[in-house]
Amino acid sequence: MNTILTLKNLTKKFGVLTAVDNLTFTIEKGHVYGILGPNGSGKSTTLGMVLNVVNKTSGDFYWFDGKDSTHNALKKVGAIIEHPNFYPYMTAKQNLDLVCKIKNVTNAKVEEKLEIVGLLDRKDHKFKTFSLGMKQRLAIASALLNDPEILILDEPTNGLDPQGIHQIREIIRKIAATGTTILLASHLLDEVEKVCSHVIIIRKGVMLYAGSVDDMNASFGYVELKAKNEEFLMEILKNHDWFEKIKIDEETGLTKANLTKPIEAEELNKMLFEKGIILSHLVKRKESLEQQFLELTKQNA
Ligand SMILES: Nc1ncnc2c1ncn2[C@@H]1O[C@H](COP(=O)(O)OP(=O)(O)OP(=O)(O)O)[C@@H](O)[C@H]1O
Repeated sequence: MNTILTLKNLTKKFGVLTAVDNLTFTIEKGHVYGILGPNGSGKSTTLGMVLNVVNKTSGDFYWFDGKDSTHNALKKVGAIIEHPNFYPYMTAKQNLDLVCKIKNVTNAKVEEKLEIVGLLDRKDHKFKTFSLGMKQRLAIASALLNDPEILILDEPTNGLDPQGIHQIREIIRKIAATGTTILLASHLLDEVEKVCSHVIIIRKGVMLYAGSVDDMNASFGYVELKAKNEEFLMEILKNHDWFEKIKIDEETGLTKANLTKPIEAEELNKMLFEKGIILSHLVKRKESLEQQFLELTKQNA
């Protein structure tokens, strides 16, 4: 069984607002997924629905093979979707022992999980003395106590300083390396790029892209061209399968075309020359992932 979570046309409306609009995707075992989207795009609402804390309006979702009830399936899920909250006057270890009692799991793994999040040497320190980053790490240890199949984190690095952010990302990588599937929501492209293998991009509740981070990165780039006979150049580009999304950039006046294949500038120049086009400008560029993300979310605004 390799599918952990399946969403089919999952939708949530708050009155007239559609916060999550027909989301369909699957989470497969062993990968790190990022739900990426600007603030208010519906990430938390999506996580809330699959964790049974927000009622769906329509569509469906099921955990694993769908045979178990959501209530039972969620016993194999570790999730942190709110601010970590523990008893301030109890130590890290005492807090986790208590979580074990509540979850009805053995406390044999408390120290192992504290070690994973780098808090073993602070196990006897009171929660109230912890920094925000340490509190977040303790919450991760807590979510791992029952060795979940999947760990779900909503904006895990929000509010942390650069060192805290780095520590959390390292821990996520470490947990993923043990084979635990991870699903995290983030508005930071950089975060998703650094820790996730797969990404689901949403904006205003609508999915814009789902696939591997590498595939998203693997665009072949675009070219900027200028020739005297602009219309003729346009016609050739439109009728050639090397190019797509051909347009004239309003700011620069240059003709822009995305490449559909890895074409060298010399090869492209030669092809156009043979068709009678003499270029006065030819630059090949590649958009950063950030530009692609902004472009994608802008287009669908
Ligand atoms: N309980 C609620 N009642 C009404 N509207 C809500 C409720 N919860 C969320 N929304 C709205 O649904 C939309 C999606 O919110 P959501 O919190 O899921 O987005 P998000 O991507 O997680 O954003 P953020 O990163 O800012 O938390 C927003 O427009 C939000 O205002």
